[in-house]
Amino acid sequence: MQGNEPLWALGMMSGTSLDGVDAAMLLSDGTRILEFGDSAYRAYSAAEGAALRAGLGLWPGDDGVAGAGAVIDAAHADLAAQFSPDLIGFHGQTLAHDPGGRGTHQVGDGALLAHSLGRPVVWDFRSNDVQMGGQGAPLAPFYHFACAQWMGATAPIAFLNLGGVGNLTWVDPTKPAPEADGALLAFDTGPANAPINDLVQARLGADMDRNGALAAAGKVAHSALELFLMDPYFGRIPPKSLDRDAFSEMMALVRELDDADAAATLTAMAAAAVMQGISHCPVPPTRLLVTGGGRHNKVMMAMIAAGLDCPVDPVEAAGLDGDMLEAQAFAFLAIRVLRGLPTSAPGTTGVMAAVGGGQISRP
Ligand SMILES: Nc1ncnc2c1ncn2[C@@H]1O[C@H](COP(=O)(O)OP(=O)(O)OP(=O)(O)O)[C@@H](O)[C@H]1O
Ligand SMILES: CC(=O)N[C@H]1[C@@H]2OC[C@@H](O2)[C@@H](O)[C@@H]1O[C@H](C)C(=O)O
Repeated sequence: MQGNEPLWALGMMSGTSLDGVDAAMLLSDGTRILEFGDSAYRAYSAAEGAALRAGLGLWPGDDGVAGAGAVIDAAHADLAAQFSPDLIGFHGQTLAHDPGGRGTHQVGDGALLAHSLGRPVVWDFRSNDVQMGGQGAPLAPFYHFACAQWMGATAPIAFLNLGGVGNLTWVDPTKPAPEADGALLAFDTGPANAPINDLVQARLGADMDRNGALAAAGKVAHSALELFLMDPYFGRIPPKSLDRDAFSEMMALVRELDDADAAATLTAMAAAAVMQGISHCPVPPTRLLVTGGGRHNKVMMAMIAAGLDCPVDPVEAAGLDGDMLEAQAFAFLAIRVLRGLPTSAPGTTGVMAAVGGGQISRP
C-alpha cells in the first residue's frame, strides 16, 4: 500500500449526538476524491446510547470508560463487517474535549478493530494535534478542501456542519493544498442541535425538533439571545473548538419560556452563532453548504440564510452526501495518515505547523 495509487478507505464516525455510527467508502489518493462508495448507518440501541451518555465527560482510566469503549468497539466492528476496504479510518467517540487542559479523549480501540477485521486501521486522529498545541478539532476541513476542488469551486466557499455542535470551514479552493497558507480557516461556531435535543428530550421525551416544527410555532426571546451572544467565545479569534456541553448554561436562558418559544430561541442561538462565525472569515464565502442533521431543520436553515448575503444550501445541492460527509472525511484522513500527509494546519486547529494525526494499527 505504498506509492500514491488510489485506495478504498472506509471511514467511520460516531458524532456528538450519540445516535449511531456512520460508515462510508471513499476512493482517494489522499489528495483528491476519485469516487464515492457505499455507505451505511448503525443506530445505537437504547442500552448502548445510555452507556455512551454515561461516559460523557470521562477521561482515560475513569470508571465507566471501559463500558463506553466496549459499545463503540462492538458497534463499529459490526458495521464494518459488511465492507471490504483497503483500510479503515476509525474516529471513535469523543467522551471529553479540553484541548487547553486535559487534552481530548476518544474511545475506540483501533488495534482491536484491526485484529478483528484483518485490515489496517487508522485511529486516534486528534491526540497528536493537541500535543502540538492545536485544538484537535475540527478535522473535517482537509476533506472540505478536497470537496471544494471536486466541485470545481473557483472562489471561497464555506462548509457548515450542523451536528450536536456547529463547525464552519472556510475554503479558498484556488490554493494548491489544504495545508497551504490561507487555504483554510476552521472552527466550531457554537452549540447547534445538542441544546435543542436536550430541551425536547427533557420536556417532551422527543429525540429532536423534527424539521424545526416546534421552533416554527414559537417566538424568539431576543433578550435571551442577546445574553447568549455576550459569551466571550464568539469574539475569540479562530481556530477554536468546543466540548459538547460547553454551553450547557444556555438552557437556563430559556427555562421560563414555553416549549415552542424555547425551541425557537435555542434555534436562533445556533443560527446567530453561525453568523458570528462567518464574521471571522477572511472574506465572505460566495456560498454556504450545510451538512449534518441540522440541515433538515427548516427554521434553523431559514434563520441562517436570512443573516447572510450568499446562497445557503444543503451540501446535496453540490452533489455531496450530508449524512456521510464526516464519515467520508475520516476515510480521506486515514489515507492521508497512511501516506504521511498532514491532516491539520494552523488555520484549521491552531496547531503550530501542519501535522499528521493518527495511529496506524495493522492486523
Ligand atoms: N429532520 C430533522 N429535523 C431537525 N433536526 C434534525 C433532523 N434530522 C437530524 N436532525 C438533528 O441533527 C442531529 C444529528 O446530526 P448529526 O448526525 O449531523 O450529528 P453528529 O454527527 O452526531 O454531531 P457532530 O457533527 O456534532 O459530531 C439530530 O440529533 C437532530 O438534532
Ligand atoms: C472533539 C470532537 O470530537 N469534536 C467534533 C464535534 O462534532 C462537531 C464538532 O464538534 C467538530 O469539532 C468535531 O467533529 C468533526 C467531525 C471534525 O472534527 O471535523
